[in-house]
Amino acid sequence: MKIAFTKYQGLGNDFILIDNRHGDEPLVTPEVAARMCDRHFGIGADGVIFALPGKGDTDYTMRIFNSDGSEPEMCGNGIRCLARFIAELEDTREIGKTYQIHTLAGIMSPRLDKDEQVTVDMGVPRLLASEIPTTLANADEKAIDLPLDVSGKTWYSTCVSMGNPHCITFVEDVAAIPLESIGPEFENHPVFPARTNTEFIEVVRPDYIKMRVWERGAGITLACGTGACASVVAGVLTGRCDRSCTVELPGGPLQIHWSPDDGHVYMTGPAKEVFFGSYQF
Ligand SMILES: N[C@@H](CCC[C@H](N)C(=O)O)C(=O)O
Repeated sequence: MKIAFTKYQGLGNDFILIDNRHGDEPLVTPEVAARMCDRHFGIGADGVIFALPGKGDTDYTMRIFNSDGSEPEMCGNGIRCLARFIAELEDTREIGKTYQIHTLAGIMSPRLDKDEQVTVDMGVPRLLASEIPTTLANADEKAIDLPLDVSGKTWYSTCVSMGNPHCITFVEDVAAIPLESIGPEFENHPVFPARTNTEFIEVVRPDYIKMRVWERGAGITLACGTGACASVVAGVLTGRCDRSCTVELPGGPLQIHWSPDDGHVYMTGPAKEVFFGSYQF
């Protein structure tokens, strides 16, 4: 069988986009998606994203499989890519065009900006331990700057859900973090029953932070949109960051704003088409 795809990237976080507008289930299985993501034997990507028909009042539904085949609730860089992909499918170049997208984390709203930028209303962060989910704090409490033992060291970590789970640790020097070895230990730590994405943050200024990420189901990536949002929320909660903050990632910068008015987090960054083709499976 052959399937048509378009490859997109948002700050080097790369995705295979599939036009799935004529069916309510993803056109490929998680196993096939993982093979498509393989950088040697497949197309190569951090995940596969499906543009499905909307549910309720929404325009479209986004489903995504990580490169290991697991299904996350949300993807920040991915939804910017999805918005550009949909605009191509609809053949619209309308700056300011906004979509309502159904995701497993609720309804998200991306807006097409100029210069290939997309701003997404990422909704309200969830902070209770039961919502992350984590057992680092009691179910009805927040997990803010709490000690977590990983790899023989105590890390003071804050947990935030942007629909998907994030564990954020502020460090002096983000470049010195041995991400490859400790990332999997955070991801699979018993206090995270649904595993977790893990961000290490160096605060350069309250309005400018550097971030490196180990993603659940994908490992080290060049950027993570939900992770950048969660990190600014964690920075505000711990008195380290302003509500408007630039997050410098290995793949480039994201602008994050946690609105004091509606409590929503807004993310602005690029999304670009790279190439298209067909995959045989
Ligand atoms: N790269 C994404 C997050 C993708 C999902 C994540 N790996 C998870 O399992 O939660 C982003 O830009 O947010």
